[in-house]
This record gives sequence, structure tokens and C-alpha cells, in this order.
Amino acid sequence: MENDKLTSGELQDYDLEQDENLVERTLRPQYLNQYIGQDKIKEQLDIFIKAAKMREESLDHVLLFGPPGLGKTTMAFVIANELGVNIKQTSGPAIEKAGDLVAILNELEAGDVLFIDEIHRLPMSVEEVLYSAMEDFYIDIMIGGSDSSRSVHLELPPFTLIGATTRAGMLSNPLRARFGINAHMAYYDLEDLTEIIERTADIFEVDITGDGAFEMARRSRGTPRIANRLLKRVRDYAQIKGTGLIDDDITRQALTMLDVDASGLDYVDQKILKTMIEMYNGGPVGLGTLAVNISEERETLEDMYEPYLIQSGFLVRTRQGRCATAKAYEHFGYEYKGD
Ligand SMILES: Nc1ncnc2c1ncn2[C@@H]1O[C@H](COP(=O)(O)OP(=O)(O)OP(=O)(O)O)[C@@H](O)[C@H]1O
Ligand SMILES: [Mg+2]
Repeated sequence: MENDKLTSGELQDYDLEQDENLVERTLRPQYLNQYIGQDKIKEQLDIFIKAAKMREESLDHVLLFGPPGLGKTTMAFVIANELGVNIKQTSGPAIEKAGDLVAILNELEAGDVLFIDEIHRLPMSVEEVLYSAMEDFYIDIMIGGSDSSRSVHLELPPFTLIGATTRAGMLSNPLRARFGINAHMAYYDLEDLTEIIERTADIFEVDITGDGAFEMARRSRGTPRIANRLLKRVRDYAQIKGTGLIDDDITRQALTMLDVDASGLDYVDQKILKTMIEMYNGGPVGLGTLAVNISEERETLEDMYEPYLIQSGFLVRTRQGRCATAKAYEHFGYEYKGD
């Protein structure tokens, strides 16, 4: 160890990050039967995986799409475990040029999984190399300078590409068409979220009542990552303000302190809806205008906030823009004059 070369600050950051990664890894389900919810996707994958293994072929390419924190990365690792193969993980923005992708592809062994997160952010020149790799397991690469450049044909072992994206709409048609299996991840229902929270509590060895888990599930925006994060914070609260036991009462107190309201709307969700109601008469208002008003990136609103607000009936998308619904008015105690 060359600790003397690190300042204590650097060392501390490093340790914290390791710690966080470790927690994340222990929380991740490893196999399909440990993965809670998304029943339809699990049922399909189970069949396709078994069939591919029986034929000793690589699994068809899989596209996972859905809002952040629903378990896409987790699912990619589960698929590789079920197949009993290695998984290599990278992301769209990390692959800057075709050569980067060639280097990654070159290391794959037959049947391996290549997981590309945020696949909608692949540069076009890289995407084009992926087409033949996905379809026929070869790539043609240009090597040498401008005068002496020639094309080299490289055969690849059969592999499974798993792409994850929060925005299926941003994927080009040729890329999308090359995925044989499309899995649209949905927000989790209360029953599944309660189970996820109870599972995580079990791993953390904290005591939680059924009512406590349910109350937390109600406020988790249908998202396992949020559920796990709330659990960590409520655990802290229960330890300091209570006996350590997490029940519905402690959960409500802790989440009120965290500005998570009874419908699971966080500070930004609340700000979006209140801005629409108070400043724009409930809409229609354009997404860009909203983003400026609440000082968030437009993309963040579209990927992280809007889908849940739509799904839970607080917001609708119209041709003219976004509108707050009667449910949103009622939620904040405003009188609804629309419809
Ligand atoms: N079905 C599930 N059962 C139990 N825990 C889950 C499940 N799905 C996700 N989780 C947990 O939720 C967290 C987030 O999952 P994950 O990182 O896979 O989400 P993601 O969809 O890849 O998010 P992002 O789009 O931000 O990359 C992880 O800690 C994971 O352990
Ligand atoms: Mg992920």
C-alpha cells in the first residue's frame, strides 16, 4: 500500500464510495426468483433463458427500458447469472469512438453478456459498428492512415447485448430493431414495494412492522431505489428519535421531516405541480418553461419526474403542453375550476 501518497481526504472519499458500492451490491437480487415484481418480464425471460441454454446458444439481445431506479442494471446482472456467463458493463457516454467498442467486443467470450447502460447516448459512429456485431457477430474496421487504410473483417463470438435506457423514444430505429427481446419496466405496486422494503430491512437487520413497510411503500414513487433510500433514512430517524423499531408512526414522522408527502411526492414533484397551478392556472404549460421556473434540467423533468406524475394521475400531457389534473388541485387543497 502506498498510503503516504494519498491525502487523508482522498482516502476517506475512496472508502465511502467502496462502502456505498458494497451496500448496493448486497441489496441486488442475484437470480430471477429473488427479483421482486415485474412478473411479466420475469416470466418471459425465464422461458427465453431456459430455451437458449437448452440449445446452447447465446440469448437474443435484450432492451430494458423504464424510468431510473426500477432495477434495469439489477436485471442485467440477474440475466447473466441465470445464463451462467460473464458480464461486461459499460455505458453509452463511456464509449466515445468506434475503437473503444471494438476493444470491448474483442474481449467477449462465447455467450457472454455485454451490458450497455444509457444506450441511447451512444455516438452514431459507435452505433453503426454495433449493427453488424449484433446481427451477424462480425465487425468491419478500418485501420491505417488515409492512404494505406484498409478494412479488416473481425469475427466475434456470439454474445448477448443488454441495453438499458430511460428513454426508448431516443433510440434510433435500426438499433431498436436489432433487439429480439424488449422489456418495458413498470413502476412497482404497493405490494411489491412493501416486499422489497421488508427484504432490504432483513438484510440491514432492522426491525420493521408490516404497517411501517407499507407506509414507506406508499411514499416510494413506485421505485425500489427510492424505497431503499427512504428505509435508510427512516432507520436513522428511528434509531435516534425512537427505539430503533420502524413502525408506521415513525415512518410518517421521518418522511415528513424529509419533505416526502403522503403520496410519495418529493420536493421537486411538489414544486412542479404547485408551479403549474399557481403560476399557469394548471396549464397547459411547456416542459421547457416549467424547467426554467423550477431550476431543473428539462431532461431531468422528462425522465425522472414526469413519468411518475403522469402514472399517478397528477399530470397529463396534451398537445399544447402539460396540465395539472383535478387530483393535483385536490392534493394541495386548491379548488379545481377545469373540465
Ligand atoms: N425487483 C427488485 N427487487 C429488489 N430490489 C430491487 C429490485 N429492483 C431494484 N432493486 C434495488 O433498487 C436499486 C436500484 O436498482 P437498479 O440500480 O438496478 O436500477 P436501474 O433501473 O438500473 O436505475 P438507473 O436507470 O438509475 O440506472 C438497487 O439497490 C436494487 O438492489
Ligand atoms: Mg442502472
